[in-house]
Amino acid sequence: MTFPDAPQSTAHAKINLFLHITGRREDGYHLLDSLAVFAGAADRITLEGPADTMSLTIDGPFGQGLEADSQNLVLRAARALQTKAGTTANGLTESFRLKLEKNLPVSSGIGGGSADAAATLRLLAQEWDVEQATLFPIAETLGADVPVCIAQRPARMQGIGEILAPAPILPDAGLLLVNPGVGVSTPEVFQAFAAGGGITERHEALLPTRWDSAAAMVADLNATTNDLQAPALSQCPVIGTVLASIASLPKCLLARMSGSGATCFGIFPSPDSAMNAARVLNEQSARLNWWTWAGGFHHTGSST
Ligand SMILES: C[C@](O)(CO)[C@H](O)COP(=O)(O)OP(=O)(O)OC[C@H]1O[C@@H](n2ccc(N)nc2=O)[C@H](O)[C@@H]1O
Ligand SMILES: Nc1ncnc2c1ncn2[C@@H]1O[C@H](COP(=O)(O)OP(=O)(O)OP(=O)(O)O)[C@@H](O)[C@H]1O
Repeated sequence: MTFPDAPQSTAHAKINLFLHITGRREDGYHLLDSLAVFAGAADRITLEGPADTMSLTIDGPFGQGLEADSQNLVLRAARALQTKAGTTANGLTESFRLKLEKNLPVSSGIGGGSADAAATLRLLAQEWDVEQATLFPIAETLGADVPVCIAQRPARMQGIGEILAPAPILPDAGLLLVNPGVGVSTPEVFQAFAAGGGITERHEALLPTRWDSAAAMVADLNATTNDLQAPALSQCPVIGTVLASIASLPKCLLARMSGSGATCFGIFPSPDSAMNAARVLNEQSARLNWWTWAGGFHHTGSST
C-alpha cells in the first residue's frame, strides 16, 4: 500500500555563520560557540507506505555513494524513535517504507545527514503522535548537529551543539553555497584543529537581537571566524580556491567555510544578488563540476 498523499518533511542545509571552539570535554568532543542558520537547499524524506520493518530507498543527485543500510541516519533516527515511542501509552509504532531524496552533498559541512535524521524524527513523531520535546534527547544521541536541525531555525549553538539559544533575527540576505565535490571527514578536521595548537582565547561574540541588512550582519560576522577553516584547508586545499572564487563574485559581502567543510558560503545583499553570483560562478567554473546553490535563508527567526 502507498499513502495517497505521502507525508513528507524537508531537511534543510545547516550553515555555521561562525564557529568558535571554546574548549574540550573529557571524552574528546569540542565545546563550540556557533551561529547556525538554515538555507533553502534541502533533502526530502517521504513516508511512502506501511511496511513490516523500517526500510529505506535513496534517490536524488547525491543518492549514489550513500548506503541505505542500518547505519544511515534516517534509519538510525527511525529506529531510535520507534524504540522510545513503543514504550509510550499509545504504542503506535508501525514501520514504514521511507524514501530519502538526497539533494545535499554528503560529508560536506552542511549537516545533511543530521538534517535527514531530524526530519525523520519530525515525520514519525507526527505519525505516532509523539511530543516534540521527546525528540531532543534522541537527537543528541544521533549527532552533535541533530538537535539544532529539529526546529531548523536560526540558533546559537553551545556545548557540543545541544545547548540552543535564540539567534538574531536574520535579514533577507542572499546565500550562495559552493561545494567542490570532495568529502571532508568531521573527526579528521577536529583532530587537525587539536594538532594545530587548539583553542584561541577570545571574548564571547556579542550579537544583537536582529540584523536589518546583510551588511549589518556581515559587519558583526567579520569579528568572528570559523576555527575549523584552517585545519580543513590543510586537509583539503581546494577549499582555498572555492573561498577565493566566492569572494571575487559581484556584490559578495563575506566568503567563509561552513562546519567542518568543504562547503563554503557567500553572503550577498539579497537572494537575487546571490542567484546572479551563482550564474557568474557556474559560467566561470563549469568544467570543475562544483555543486552550487543560491537563494535565501529557510527561516529568518528563532523558534523561541
Ligand atoms: C562541525 C559541526 O558541524 C558544527 O555544527 C558539528 O560540530 C559536527 O556535528 P556532527 O557532524 O553531527 O558530529 P558528530 O557526528 O556528533 O561527531 C563526529 C565527530 O566529530 C568530532 N566532534 C564533533 C562535534 C563536536 N562538538 N566536537 C567534536 O570533536 C568527534 O570526533 C566526533 O566523533
Ligand atoms: N542520510 C545521510 N546523509 C548523509 N550522510 C549520512 C547519512 N546517513 C549517514 N551518513 C554518514 O554521515 C557522515 C556525515 O555526513 P553529513 O553529510 O551529515 O556530513 P556533514 O555535512 O559534514 O555534517 P556536519 O556538518 O554535521 O559535520 C558521512 O560519513 C555519511 O556517510
